[in-house]
Amino acid sequence: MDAFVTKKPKKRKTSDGTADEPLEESTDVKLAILASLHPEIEQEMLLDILLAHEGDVQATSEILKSPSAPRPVKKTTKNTIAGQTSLRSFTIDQSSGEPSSKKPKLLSKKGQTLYLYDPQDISEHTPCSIIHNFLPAQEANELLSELLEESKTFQKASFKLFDTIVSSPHTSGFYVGSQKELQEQKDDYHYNGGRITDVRTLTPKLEAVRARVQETVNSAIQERIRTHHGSQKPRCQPSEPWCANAAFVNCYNGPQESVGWHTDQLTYLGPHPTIASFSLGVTREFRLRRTSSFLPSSSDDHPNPNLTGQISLPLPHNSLLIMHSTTQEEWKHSVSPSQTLTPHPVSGNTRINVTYRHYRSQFHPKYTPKCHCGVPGVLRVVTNDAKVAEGRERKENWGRYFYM
Ligand SMILES: O=C(O)CCC(=O)C(=O)O
Ligand SMILES: [Fe+2]
Repeated sequence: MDAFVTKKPKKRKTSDGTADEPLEESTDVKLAILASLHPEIEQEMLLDILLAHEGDVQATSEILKSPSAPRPVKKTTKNTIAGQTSLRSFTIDQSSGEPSSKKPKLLSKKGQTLYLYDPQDISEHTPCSIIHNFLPAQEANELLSELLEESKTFQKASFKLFDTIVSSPHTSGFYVGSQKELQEQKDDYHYNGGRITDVRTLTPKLEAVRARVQETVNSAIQERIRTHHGSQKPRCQPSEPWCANAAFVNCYNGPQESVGWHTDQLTYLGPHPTIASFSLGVTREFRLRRTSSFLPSSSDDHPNPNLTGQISLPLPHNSLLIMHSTTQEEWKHSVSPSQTLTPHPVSGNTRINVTYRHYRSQFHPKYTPKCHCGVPGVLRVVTNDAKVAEGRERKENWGRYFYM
């Protein structure tokens, strides 16, 4: 763990034992660092340049900063966030000529972005569901105003990697339900090898919304089991009710603030978590990219994630996005920088996002295995398709969880 956080990544043998290769996680982590240092550059471009520099983050970053270097193409973001009514209106039933009620094939191709807005489309084509206008309008505006005030004291999350301090390209605050939980967070919980020192208790408004979110999410989980799993709860999904006992509040102050491609840490949530993400203020694009298709939960609609593009969900003020089980295992998500936004009447160009999470008692830090250096491990899952395609990861390891 120590080595992972502070030094160059260790090497390991390939499956045929002939050559050493960096650990698989390092490329994702390196990309996350580069994305945070150069948020204006497309991920694929970053990867190309990183590969051209044999995985050297520092050299890649230097090249990107250098004025004499060939300038990579800037992200081509649209002036306004695209919207559309429903995919179903684009699929015609051949026999009747009427819009088809059948589930259309996923239209997203590698290199392209599919914009989804309609809740039914989102539920069919992504691991998420969405509820627009979740709170009464006045309550949503009051929560937004309260959190804009709170966000004045938020910090950029920062962590140390390969002797470089990396900070996230937005600010955030962390909230729990009680003083006891707050103290536990300070004493026992680790994040990327460090601790969150600024832990707060939920404000009265966050607390009130938490109760409604919790009720809605538990119904949505049951609904998804009915619609997507033939009324049988998948074994991997937690069986206890979902409890929103922690909340990260993110603040994106202006169009360039963002969060790069990532999955949320499973260490304290456990496998197949549900995360509820409530958006307030200016609309931003939440992007999803499928990274795995080998897990049993994957459907035939997504035969090869490398051949599908990203899906963008514009998240408007007062919308509740529920990231269901498999979102963290089989997909990555991001909030991309954007060139122009349509200002929100209360917050202007600022977006507030609250992710309510269930820190499960079975995954309390007292159960987290520690590295020999004393630092608690991080719960990860094996789901990288590229590795299996290249023969660097065995297919039977698919879906296995391990502490790193
Ligand atoms: O702002 C968002 O919509 C996403 C935030 C997120 O991914 C996170 O907090 O992990
Ligand atoms: Fe996230």
